[in-house]
Amino acid sequence: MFMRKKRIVIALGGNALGSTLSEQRKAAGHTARVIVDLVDEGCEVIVTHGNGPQVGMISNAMAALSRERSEQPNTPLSVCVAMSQAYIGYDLQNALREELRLRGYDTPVTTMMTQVRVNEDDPAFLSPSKPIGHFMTKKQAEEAEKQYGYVMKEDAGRGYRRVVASPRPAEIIEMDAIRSLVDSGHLVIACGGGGIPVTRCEARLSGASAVIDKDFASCLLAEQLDADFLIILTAVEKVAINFGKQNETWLDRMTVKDAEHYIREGQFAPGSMLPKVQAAAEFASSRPGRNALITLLEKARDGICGTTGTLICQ
Ligand SMILES: Nc1ncnc2c1ncn2[C@@H]1O[C@H](COP(=O)(O)OP(=O)(O)O)[C@@H](O)[C@H]1O
Ligand SMILES: NC(=O)OP(=O)(O)O
Repeated sequence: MFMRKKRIVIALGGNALGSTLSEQRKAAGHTARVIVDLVDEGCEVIVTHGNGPQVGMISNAMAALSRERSEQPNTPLSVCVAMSQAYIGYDLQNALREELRLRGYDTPVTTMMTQVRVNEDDPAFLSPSKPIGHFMTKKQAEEAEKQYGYVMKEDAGRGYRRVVASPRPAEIIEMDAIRSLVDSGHLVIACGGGGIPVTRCEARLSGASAVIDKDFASCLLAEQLDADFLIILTAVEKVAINFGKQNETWLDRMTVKDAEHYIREGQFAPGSMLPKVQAAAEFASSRPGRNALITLLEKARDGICGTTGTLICQ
């Protein structure tokens, strides 16, 4: 009998990819080893990634260029997201290709420039919530607010960051192309940085000023590819309740109902752990047998074997 391989969508956190080119190269190599371990386990893997630090860096660099050359208009955030997909996809694609070849696979690796449609009237456009760029002190954040008009917020106890609108993904424009590539055996990197945000008016797609959360875009991609597992890799091994407090408790398992309860209690920081738990719960509730896992990159293999991470299931 034909047994389909376990199909896994792996979402890599933007913060884990480092903030310089050399850090990113190193992280991509390390990430590739972890992903090819899962291929060795017989899994079919689709990769998505965040871009928070990187898209902030690109946006700052482009803004500095337009200040320096007054004829250069400011670069829209949608274009900065597109640049971040290429910047990160290039390193991941090559690192994966190399690791696969070293282990005797000739699997083609393809990065798909992915546009994701958002709704123009999404209320998220009115209240920026997605942290991007580097972490700042309170004083630096106040300076950035004054000098550049950025909206700044404290990010999960780690310092201040610029925040931008983060509407929910409604449709993956290149979905048919991604599905064809996956079905024909490519290891696909898609929905980078949550996808290039676009709105649609008849045949025309226009870039939107936003950064989509890659956890929500990954959930949509995993549902549409009929994946069995959504793995969200980040900087913590497990999800905690009472995070950072004396009674902090790390969770091995959360049902969708538990997740909803903890979300209502405000246990997860918006812009960091909250979207991960929301996306994981949404995926786990979309069809019986679908599970999601949140863990550290290094623990991905142990996680799918059930020995660590926080499993989110029905
Ligand atoms: N309840 C929680 N449990 C675990 N981590 C949490 C919690 N709330 C906030 N965090 C923080 O969220 C971080 C993960 O979010 P973030 O770094 O924004 O994600 P990404 O990996 O997608 O870049 C963790 O490293 C941790 O500092
Ligand atoms: N776009 C996005 O979700 O990026 P991070 O994973 O860096 O937050």
